[in-house]
Amino acid sequence: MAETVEYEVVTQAGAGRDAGSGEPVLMSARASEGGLDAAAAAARRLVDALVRLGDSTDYDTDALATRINAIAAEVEDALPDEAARLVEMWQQEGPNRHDLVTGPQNPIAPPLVVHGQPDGSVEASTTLPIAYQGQPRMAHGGISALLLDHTLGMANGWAGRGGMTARLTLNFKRPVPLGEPITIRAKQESVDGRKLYTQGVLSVDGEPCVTAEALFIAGHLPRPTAD
Ligand SMILES: CCCCC/C=C\C/C=C\C/C=C\C/C=C\CCCC(=O)SCCNC(=O)CCNC(=O)[C@H](O)C(C)(C)COP(=O)(O)OP(=O)(O)OC[C@H]1O[C@@H](n2cnc3c(N)ncnc32)[C@H](O)[C@@H]1OP(=O)(O)O
Repeated sequence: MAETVEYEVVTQAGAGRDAGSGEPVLMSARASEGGLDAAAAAARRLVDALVRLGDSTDYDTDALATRINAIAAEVEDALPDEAARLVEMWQQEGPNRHDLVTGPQNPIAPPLVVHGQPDGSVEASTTLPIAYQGQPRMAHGGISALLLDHTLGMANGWAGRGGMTARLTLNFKRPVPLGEPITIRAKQESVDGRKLYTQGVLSVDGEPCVTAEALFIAGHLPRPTAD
């Protein structure tokens, strides 16, 4: 059995709700206009362009690959020690800047923007580009699952106690279109010891597309340390 610990950030998120400002509170990290956030946004833009490009183009894709590889090599030369980077990733107490769903520093994050609501639920939104396509013009179901799992996890944090997903049940009612704003609402419905029961729905234009019910077990893996 892996050791699990409670994150303080979860308590803080809950405390944000309990403060009862009556206004939604931004839980995901706000993207900066420059720096690494801007570089990640540029990488997202490049991925989108590559997926839309296709083979019929006259554009010199061999030269393109060479240029992209040159940029990747330049960045690789500047990388910090991997263990130190992991510590840095996990030392922050506020919104997570690197995660694959909401992180402005992660090029594969859509990114999802999440607000904690005064009623204890969370509301998340994003618009998915074609890189996430499953069926024609529709999001891959695994992406919907990812977004729901993460939003339910953040709902637990907002409710004051977060955990790891033990069971996730999804009901795909309608395909999720790409290129249209999607909304995910989620709420921790009940707690039984370490068992956290959380539900959510992904909607487009007010129509439920995917519903989710999950069991989380309170606690997280320990944060990496500098040992
Ligand atoms: C104001 C601004 C604030 C800003 C703050 C911003 C954010 C903060 C908020 C949120 C935090 C951020 C992000 C969170 C987002 C997303 C979360 C993502 C979650 C994941 O992506 S996570 C990865 C996938 N997940 C796994 O990788 C789990 C693999 N798994 C395990 O690591 C273990 O399996 C574990 C730990 C789950 C349990 O292990 P364990 O040893 O701790 O506990 P144990 O097994 O004893 O179970 C205890 C009781 O749960 C029952 N139970 C367990 N599993 C069950 C099942 N499946 N079905 C039915 N019952 C089950 C048992 O039957 C027992 O029940 P009983 O007590 O009655 O006997």
